[in-house]
Amino acid sequence: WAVMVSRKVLTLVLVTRPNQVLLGMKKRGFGEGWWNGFGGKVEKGETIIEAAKRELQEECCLTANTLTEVGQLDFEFVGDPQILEVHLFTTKDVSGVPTETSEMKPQWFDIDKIPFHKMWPDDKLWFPHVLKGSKFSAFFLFEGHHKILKHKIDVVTEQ
Ligand SMILES: Cc1cc(-c2ccco2)c2oc(N)nc2c1
Repeated sequence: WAVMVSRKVLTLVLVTRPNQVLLGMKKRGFGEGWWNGFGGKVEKGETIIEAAKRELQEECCLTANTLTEVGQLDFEFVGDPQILEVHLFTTKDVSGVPTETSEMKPQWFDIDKIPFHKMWPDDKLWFPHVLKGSKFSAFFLFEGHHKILKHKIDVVTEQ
């Protein structure tokens, strides 16, 4: 690359049960004050799936018995050469009880009451595809953390 572009791989897990999704209120750091799925960085020496399971455990004390990869979200920020490559998973099969940690305060939300006004602005654009069981890849160009200048969502499998 004439201009160096780097990618940082992250994970994001949505736990679902009939008519509901589990979200966590981020208590500090990136995305603080917003509801989100559970996830974070992929460390050296671990696979993306292992990282997703570890973050779910660390952030709300749940063990994912299975994970289904449903999408990849690429995020670029104006003026920042680092692209965030977020691998999105869902699971209906967890063990444990959602528990508040220093990172996240978990809460179940009815599907028709997802608090999009207190979530990353991209969520309202791709959540419907997850809820329909579609697989997709998406790109978002952000200016700061609140404004989406451009986005593209390619649905791979309509379900
Ligand atoms: C830029 C951005 C990052 C993340 C993220 C960080 C860690 C895992 O995902 C998001 O998550 C959501 N829902 N929108 C997001 C936007």
